[in-house]
Amino acid sequence: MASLEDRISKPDNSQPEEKDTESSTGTNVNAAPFVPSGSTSWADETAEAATNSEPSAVNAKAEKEMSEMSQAQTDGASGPLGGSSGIYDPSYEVNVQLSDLQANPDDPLYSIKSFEELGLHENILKGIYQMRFTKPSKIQEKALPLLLRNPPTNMIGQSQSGTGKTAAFVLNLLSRLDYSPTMINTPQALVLAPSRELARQILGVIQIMGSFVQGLTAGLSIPTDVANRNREGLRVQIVVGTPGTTMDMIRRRQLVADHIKVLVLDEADNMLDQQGLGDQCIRVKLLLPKTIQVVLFSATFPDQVVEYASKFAPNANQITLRHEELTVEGIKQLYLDCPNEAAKYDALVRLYGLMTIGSSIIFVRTRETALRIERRMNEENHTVACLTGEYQGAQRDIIIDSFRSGQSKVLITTNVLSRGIDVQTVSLVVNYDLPDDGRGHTDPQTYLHRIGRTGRFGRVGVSVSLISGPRSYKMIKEISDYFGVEMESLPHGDWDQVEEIIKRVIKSSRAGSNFQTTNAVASSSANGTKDFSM
Ligand SMILES: Nc1ncnc2c1ncn2[C@@H]1O[C@H](COP(=O)(O)OP(=O)(O)OP(=O)(O)O)[C@@H](O)[C@H]1O
Repeated sequence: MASLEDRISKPDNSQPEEKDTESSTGTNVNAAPFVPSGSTSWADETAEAATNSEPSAVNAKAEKEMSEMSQAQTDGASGPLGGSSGIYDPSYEVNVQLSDLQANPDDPLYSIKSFEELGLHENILKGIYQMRFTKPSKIQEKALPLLLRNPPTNMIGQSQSGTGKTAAFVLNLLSRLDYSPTMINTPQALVLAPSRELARQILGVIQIMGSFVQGLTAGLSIPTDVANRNREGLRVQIVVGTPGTTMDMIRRRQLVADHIKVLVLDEADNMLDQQGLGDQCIRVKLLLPKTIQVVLFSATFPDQVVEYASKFAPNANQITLRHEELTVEGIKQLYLDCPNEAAKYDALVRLYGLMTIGSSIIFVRTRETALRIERRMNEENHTVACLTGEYQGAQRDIIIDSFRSGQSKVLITTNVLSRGIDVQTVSLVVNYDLPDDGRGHTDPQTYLHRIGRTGRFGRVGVSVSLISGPRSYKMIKEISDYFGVEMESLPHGDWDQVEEIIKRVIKSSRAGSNFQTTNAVASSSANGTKDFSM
């Protein structure tokens, strides 16, 4: 067995899911499920919407509660997880910017249609209003008609980070379930995600979007404590889980998969590419009925995964992007050339004041580095939290929920949180170490997902990559080349200027390649490196 030391010094990028060999059941999000609205599936019921759409007494109460909640929560910080808005609410800026962006045909948030035109049930539309979404993003507008079409067709969908892929697949799920009383406890849809945090977040979105859907039940299949285990199994319509635990539960018949009709892999390239998860996802799929609709979503589909994804989701409708289209305009990408490794820590401490303007995530390569930096910063009175794969379920939930709610504002983590996590207040992402693929090669996809934790749905954000020495310089150059993106060098040593540059972006309503931070940004860094201008 690996010693603790071995375990914490391991890069976290290859094992987002906790290794919990025993299966565990999830939570039913609707402890008191809503009364089912009819005996047929909603997909067939649209014409009857007018008669079935009146909220029940239960729903009226839920509507009121959800309405209050929606004032503060439109991101992944859904009901039970605690909201993140309200601590730092950039809604004015975002509204102004959103209407501009959604009117710009070149922007990923652009769309010509309204949600009302997408053929969704009235009660699902109410969930969308609850989320305070006014118009669909490009991926939602393009994907939804294809996803909803009958007979169901597989889909491989790609769009930039933070552009609303979750809602696209959740709306499809909600539209496809059979809500008849006999099916209320029958698993009909399965969503797999690479981490427990992402699975919980997706469940939160289902819960809010589906809050007016009568009869909806959903739950989690993620590793959890023995005390929480429910021997009866997971008897809900939508199951969201991590692949290992889900596979275990299906095998033990704690999750009866006979009636599953939709399988979604979120962060699909990661789920199919990784040795462990890829294998588990294939096994899960083999345990499901042959006729399922397979939906794969991610911001990245590297070439080596595309072919394989097409086999996993045969004859899929595909919405894909080129590398050069992947970066989000709202994220200003900066790098700071540090004279040596020790100077990286000093830079982090210098940046701390900026990190707490909104919320920030610091990505490191190994658990050991995460713990070391956490300890040192806390000792020096810079309050930071840390979440890595080393922590167990309940502990991880407390840490991420505290970050979502704004109680903790700076989170040090590994690649375990590089994908999917949606906390709108994150305005700064620091790459303390640049991501590699574990075999010594630069990993541009993980870089993109990491920086995508900021700049969510039209918001602005900053990423700062700390580099030191020729290897990390080469890595940042490769990333810059891969995405065809301009990165600016921060002047090392002139902290006032660094602060001004970053503050200016965070506090602006625009960032990205068209946004000039300042003319004073050094065109060459301390080590004589040049800005990357592609
Ligand atoms: N049509 C919309 N209008 C306004 N906000 C939206 C809309 N669709 C999604 N959002 C919000 O945008 C944010 C990002 O959405 P989501 O997490 O689904 O992005 P994503 O594309 O899955 O990103 P990633 O690739 O990082 O996983 C969320 O806070 C979500 O509530």
